[in-house]
Amino acid sequence: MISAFTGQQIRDAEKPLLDSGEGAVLMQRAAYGLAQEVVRQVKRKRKLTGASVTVLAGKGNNGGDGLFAAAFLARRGMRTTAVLAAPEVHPEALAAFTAAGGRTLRLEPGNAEELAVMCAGDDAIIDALLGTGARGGLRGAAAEMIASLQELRPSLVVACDLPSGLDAGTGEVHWPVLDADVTVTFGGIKAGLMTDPGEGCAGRVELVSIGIEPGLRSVSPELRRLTARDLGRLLPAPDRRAHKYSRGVLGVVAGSARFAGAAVLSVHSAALAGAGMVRYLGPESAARAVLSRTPEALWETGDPGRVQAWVLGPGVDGAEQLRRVGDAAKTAMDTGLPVVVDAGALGALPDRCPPHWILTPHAGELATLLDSLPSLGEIAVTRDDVEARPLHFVRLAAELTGATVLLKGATTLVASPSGVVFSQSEGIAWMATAGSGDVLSGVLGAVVAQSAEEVRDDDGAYAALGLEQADRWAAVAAVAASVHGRAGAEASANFEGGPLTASAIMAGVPRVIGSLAAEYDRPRP
Ligand SMILES: NC(=O)C1=CN([C@@H]2O[C@H](COP(=O)(O)OP(=O)(O)OC[C@H]3O[C@@H](n4cnc5c(N)ncnc54)[C@H](OP(=O)(O)O)[C@@H]3O)[C@@H](O)[C@H]2O)[C@@H](O)CC1
Ligand SMILES: Nc1ncnc2c1ncn2[C@@H]1O[C@H](COP(=O)(O)OP(=O)(O)O)[C@@H](O)[C@H]1O
Ligand SMILES: [K+]
Repeated sequence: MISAFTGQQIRDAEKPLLDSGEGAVLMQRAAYGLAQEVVRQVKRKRKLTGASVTVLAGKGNNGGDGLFAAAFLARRGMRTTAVLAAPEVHPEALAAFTAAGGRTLRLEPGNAEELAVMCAGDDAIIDALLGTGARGGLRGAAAEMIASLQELRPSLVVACDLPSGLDAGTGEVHWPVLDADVTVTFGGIKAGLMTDPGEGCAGRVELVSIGIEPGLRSVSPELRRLTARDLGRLLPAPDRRAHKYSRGVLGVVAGSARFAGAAVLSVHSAALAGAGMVRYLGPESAARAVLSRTPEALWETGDPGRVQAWVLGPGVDGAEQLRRVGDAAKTAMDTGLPVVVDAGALGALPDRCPPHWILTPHAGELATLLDSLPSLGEIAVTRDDVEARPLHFVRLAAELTGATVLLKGATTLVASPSGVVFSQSEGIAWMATAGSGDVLSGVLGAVVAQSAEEVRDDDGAYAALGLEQADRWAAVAAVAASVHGRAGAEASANFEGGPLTASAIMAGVPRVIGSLAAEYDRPRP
């Protein structure tokens, strides 16, 4: 599992080392790691000697890291320029930079545009204006220069610790921000690099260890991300004694006369993701479409019989389907079964849900959901608000509803009601396509139906993540989001990176699950 921390958590972990006089050593390690990454990136394109790099240096330690890194690069034969954005910058770092032969220029109110044009053509730009000590965003000439540079699209931007203007803890962004190709971050990954909109500005994230890591081990991370290896451990797989009822039977209330396709995608995805059996509840026209794509499914017209989990809501429309949603929700609440609540069912929630109810809104649906909660009071929440502060709002929704909330997006966040949050980002932008969310609902339903026992087992794979029972459902949802994202990315790669349909994402699911199990050397069923 990858952990990410707030700026404050990182500063707290640094403190004992700073107090014992090791601050300069930490900075040297950070600067060396940053310089190494610039060397690697530049060498992919050209010879290092004579290549040009500009460091944009602010007044704090972030600027210090950047200037020390640039001093190192100057000694490696690069042509180095420092644009100093403050009257005073880190004095030792500036001295090292000048001694190494670097050239310094001062950013002033009148020359931002000119300096932007000057360095936009460089082989590399290091953004070392603001780090974890930032309050708010760039201002004045620094903001002007960054805005101009962003328009000029430089060929390689390496952010020092985090792109300047990002909030390290929340991922909220104070524009303008210069999009990085790579962010080299020190000591621990900043949470703002694993949630949007920050993650969208950070490019690839490289972690450089500087010696504060032991101090972070006992800290509860702000964000967690499951790796392929975690998925290999957590994904359900049947053993020899399995039969279809023991495997996880999923009930699905989805689709309608108008939106039959949502039911088709949700049911078929659940079957492909390994549900032992899928029971479908819906109108005859949708059921015909479902059965022609998934003859394995059962169309339930009366009492649906026993299930291990429910998916409620994809493509649900009209009174008849909403009644089925209501009936299934009541049964699930009475019997303690886990439920995935999507799309059309999000408006039909009880006042308070348990953590084994997993809501799967996109940003617009989350805004509507929050607006409908009496506990939020008079505050109106819009889709734009959610997109600007997804981590804040997904946590708020989980806290206020009591449910686990999965907020879909380029980075998908899953919050438990206690505030544990997972972040998965394996998907690609081609996945923003109609029906993609219906596929996720089916995959999630299947994973939930098969995982309920493992979640409750205090010696099981979910407990080994160090999570309380109530928080483990967020990990289950993160597993499904990751499988969905990987299936989309792999399917597109099979088309040379081309566009996707929801059906193509769905078709990739079994292979992703198989290869992830292999990653952990788990015996195949
Ligand atoms: N601690 C360590 O030993 C290590 C730290 N490391 C590195 O240090 C970074 C953190 O350093 P930091 O604390 O100096 O913060 P940083 O973001 O560089 O500068 C903040 C300064 O800028 C100012 N300022 C604030 N907001 C502003 C704004 N909007 N616009 C303009 N100015 C603004 C503010 O000054 P003030 O306004 O208060 O006078 C403040 O003094 C961290 O990200 C990592 O890169 C690594 O080397 C490892 C070892
Ligand atoms: N830019 C993006 N990059 C990666 N994945 C995305 C992006 N936009 C959306 N997705 C994913 O695609 C799915 C879209 O779901 P949703 O909005 O419910 O679509 P629909 O209702 O059409 O099925 C979600 O899983 C989401 O995480
Ligand atoms: K920075």
